This record gives sequence, structure tokens and C-alpha cells, in this order.
Amino acid sequence: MGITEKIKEIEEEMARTQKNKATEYHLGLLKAKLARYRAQLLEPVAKSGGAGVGFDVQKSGDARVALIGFPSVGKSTLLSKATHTASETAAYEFTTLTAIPGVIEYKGARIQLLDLPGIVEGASQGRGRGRQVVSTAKTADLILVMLDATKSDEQKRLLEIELDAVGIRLNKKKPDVIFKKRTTGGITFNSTVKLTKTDEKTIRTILAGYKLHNCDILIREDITTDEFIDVLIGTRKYLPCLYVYNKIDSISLEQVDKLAHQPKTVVISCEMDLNLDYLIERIWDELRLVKIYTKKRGAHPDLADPVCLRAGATVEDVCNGIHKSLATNFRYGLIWGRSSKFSPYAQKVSLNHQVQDEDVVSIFTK
Ligand SMILES: Nc1nc2c(ncn2[C@@H]2O[C@H](COP(=O)(O)OP(=O)(O)OP(=O)(O)O)[C@@H](O)[C@H]2O)c(=O)[nH]1
Ligand SMILES: [K+]
Ligand SMILES: [Mg+2]
Repeated sequence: MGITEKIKEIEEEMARTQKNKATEYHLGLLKAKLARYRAQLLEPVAKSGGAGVGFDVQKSGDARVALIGFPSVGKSTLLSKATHTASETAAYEFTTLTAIPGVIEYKGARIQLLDLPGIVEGASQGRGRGRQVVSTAKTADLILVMLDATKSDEQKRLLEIELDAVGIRLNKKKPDVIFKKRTTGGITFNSTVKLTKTDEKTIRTILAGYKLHNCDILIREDITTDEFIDVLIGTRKYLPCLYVYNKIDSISLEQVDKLAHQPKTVVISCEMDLNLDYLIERIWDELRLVKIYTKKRGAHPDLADPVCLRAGATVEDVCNGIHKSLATNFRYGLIWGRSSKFSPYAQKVSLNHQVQDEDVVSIFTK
């Protein structure tokens, strides 16, 4: 029996099993099995690629944004409008058959936008190019889930099921659980909060199902059983996501208004050029990029060529963004702007100082 059949069998058994106190542990075990098979399904099988291998597109620029959606929602139209790269667009499905990268230049940052083939229901189980698409999506810093505003909202749920099945968690934080494997000593189970969505017995059942008999578990958040399995599997990808409804030129204003009020959502029309600038602004915000200007002694800051980094970056990252040797020869830095505690004056800083958007930095070397 192949993995897909095994998955199907478990899913059927889960559907048949009534959910109650008596079956809770058994269901937990099934869930764990299911997660393990799904993980197996995504492992690369042969050298030639196929399962689990994404499209071979070089990462470039300061961040990567991937376009995911069903066919003909307008992904390629967006790429062609927002970047200088043309990607074929047409009224028929599966126009795009590979990954096409384009670049959005915004506020001094170069953001790679990746057009991808449309995915279909069942993509995560290997239908169409789905698995390649979702594997590529895992390499992105931000996912744009693109939806057709003229179609039912069911599409959003279906897409999320596909992404979920391959271990992509959208707009979710990694569960606050510490899990350590040991060689002896049995299972130590601790929780700093009251667990209302799962319990110790279920978790122990799952651990047994994974043949994990020696480990330390410290739970610091009221997690679900599924979230615990995510921690065990370990390869989950937690990615920020924006829901982009395209084709709002074809629906009523009331409908547009309703969609636009959903969280993490942007409504656009590629064809009519509606709201595209705002979308790019939102992409920038979601990526949480910071822009750092450098300044040579006695000169004005270089405003033309900022260093773009992810939020949380340090002076060391700034150095590495300029030249490899800078951090090794670093003596001290001077920083102006939001992260200087003496603002508007400069603060003398070391490599581990965290920078903030629009800071100006001078680096002094040995
Ligand atoms: N009404 C309307 N049509 C649009 C809009 N954007 C794109 N389209 C049309 O939608 C169709 C599909 O566009 P594509 O850009 O090829 O869609 P895609 O998502 O890349 O499709 P695949 O590559 O096949 O997955 C084309 O006929 C476009 O002209 C829009 O804003 N409004
Ligand atoms: K199309
Ligand atoms: Mg396309």
C-alpha cells in the first residue's frame, strides 16, 4: 500500500470515529500517524526531484514573496503589473507551468515576487504540480494567497487545507513548547498553563505512537493536540501571509467592502490597476524590513543606497550587508535614529546592537 492510500485509510477511520472522551486517545494516535505519513510524502524520493523539491529559482534581493492560488485568479497578471517581468497570462487554467521571478523595488528594497503555477485541490497529495508549488512556497518570507473575488470564499478554506497538509502554518506563531529527546530517564511532562484543548494522557499516547519513550516536555501555552504534533514533527514552516482578493472590478462595492474588512486582507484589481500600490505597501509592512543608511565620517548619510534587513537585525548584520570583512575588523559603531538611546544624538554601539528602520550607522574599523 502506498503512502497516499495509507493516508486515505486513516482519514476514513478518523471520519468514522465519533469524537468523545473514550475515543480521544485513539484519535490522537491516528492524527500522529497521519502527520507522520504526510511528512514522509513530502520527503524527496529520487535524485531526479519530484516530491518535496521546489522549482529551482535562485533567491535574490532582500526578501522572497510567493504567489499561491488556484488557476486563473490573476497571479501572472499581478507579476506583470508589479514588476518589470512579463509572465504569460490567459483566460485558460494552468497558463503558468513553472516559477517566474520578478522584482518589486520599493523604499530601497528589492523584493523578489515569485509567480507560480495554479494549484488544485489535492495538490498536497501530489496532484498537478502542487507539491512543487507548495515546496517552493516554503522558501518564501511571505505568502500571498491570491483569491478570485468573484468566486465563493470556499476557495480560501480549500487552499489553506492544501498548505496546512504540507506543513505550512499561515499567520501562526510556533507553539511555545520545549521538547528535548533523551536517551534514558523516561518522559518528564510539565506544563506551566492549564491545558484545555489537549491533555497529558493524549500527549503520552502520541509520544508512544512515535516510539519516544525518553524525553522532556515543557508546555508553556494552551496548545491543541495538532499543535503538539507540529512540535514533534519539527519541520513546520510558520509563515506570514496576506490574502489578496483580485478582480474586484467585477463585484459590487458592498462585496468589496466586506472582503476588505477581513484581517490580513487586501483587495485589488490587476486589470483596472486598483489598489496595487497599497498592496506593495502592505507587503513591505508584512516583511518587516528595515532600511539602514550608512554614513562615512564627516560626510552626509548615503540616502541613495540603504542596507535592507529583516526586523531584529543587528549592527553585525549591517556590516555583513556592506562587506564581509567589516564585522571582523569592527572597532565600534555610531548610530543615529530610533535605536539610539540618546536620540537625536548618536550612541556608540557594538556589533550586537539592534538597529531600527531608518537608523544611520557609521562603522569604525581597526
Ligand atoms: N476582471 C478581471 N480579470 C482579471 C484581473 N486580473 C487578471 N484577470 C484575468 O484573469 C485571467 C487569468 O489571469 P492569469 O494572470 O493568467 O491568472 P493566473 O492565476 O496566473 O493563472 P494560471 O497561471 O493559469 O494559474 C486572464 O484572462 C486575466 O485577464 C482583474 O483584475 N480583473
Ligand atoms: K490563466
Ligand atoms: Mg499564471
